[in-house]
Amino acid sequence: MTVGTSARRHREPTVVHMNSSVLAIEVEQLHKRYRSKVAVDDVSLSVEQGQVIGILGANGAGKTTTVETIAGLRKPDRGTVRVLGLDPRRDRAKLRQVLGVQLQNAYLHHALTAAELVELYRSFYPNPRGADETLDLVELSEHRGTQFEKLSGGQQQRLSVALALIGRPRVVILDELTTGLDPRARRRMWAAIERLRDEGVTVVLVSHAMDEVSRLCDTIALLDTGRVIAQGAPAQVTGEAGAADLEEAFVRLTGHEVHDEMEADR
Ligand SMILES: Nc1ncnc2c1ncn2[C@@H]1O[C@H](COP(=O)(O)OP(=O)(O)OP(=O)(O)O)[C@@H](O)[C@H]1O
Repeated sequence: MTVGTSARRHREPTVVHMNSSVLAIEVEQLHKRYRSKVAVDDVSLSVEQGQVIGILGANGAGKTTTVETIAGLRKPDRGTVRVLGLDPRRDRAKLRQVLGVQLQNAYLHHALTAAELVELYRSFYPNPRGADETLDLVELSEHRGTQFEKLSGGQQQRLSVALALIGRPRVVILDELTTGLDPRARRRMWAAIERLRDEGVTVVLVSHAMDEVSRLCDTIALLDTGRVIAQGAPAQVTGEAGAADLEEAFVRLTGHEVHDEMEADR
């Protein structure tokens, strides 16, 4: 995503203009309502290949709706989405080969073991990561024989991230990457994201954790009631909000406390 756009709080649709860089994700004027509730209101954003973008906002701001629409899992009422040039709904089969998705509350077969789930997901891709490598990535090797339903919440979370990465995707969407993880597991997950970025993978991170976002994200889009109210590099958004850090910028721009949002997630 281009830096150079301002952090701002306004009600106009926001478009980030790119130069010559190759775009991994382009979203234009995305609009989605559920009955009378407008969840996403003319969101436009673009992400360059190899960037990590953080999607931030209070509970109900429209983050999950936005990323699930990017993943082709929800149908927009208006607007266009392209992921590596593909239309997520029309080009579903092709998209599945290049996109990895870890969603909030993803359903996985509870009776299968970690190793069985890894094998199942490996079978979906032509050139998947090795099973051992995948389990090791999220430090679950010793739990390979444990059924999903018997893993702890944090272990389930780590496994769902690993499954999103198994097909060596070019674009990854991670919704609440580290919510519920202990500090060591969080750091391990952050290192995995940094490795992905080094490999040129584009990462979309939905997060309420400002330390995580500040550390990992090249750019952020801050949503409020379905609209982008600020975007740019974390330091830029922070500076333009006149804040000392990203957490303070979040509070100033949205009027919500970050910690309330995290509590509500748990
Ligand atoms: N399937 C649905 N049916 C009806 N309303 C929905 C549905 N999904 C989301 N909404 C509503 O749309 C709005 C945006 O929801 P969304 O889940 O996209 O927000 P979010 O920013 O991801 O929130 P959170 O941080 O709580 O996960 C909310 O008001 C939510 O209640």
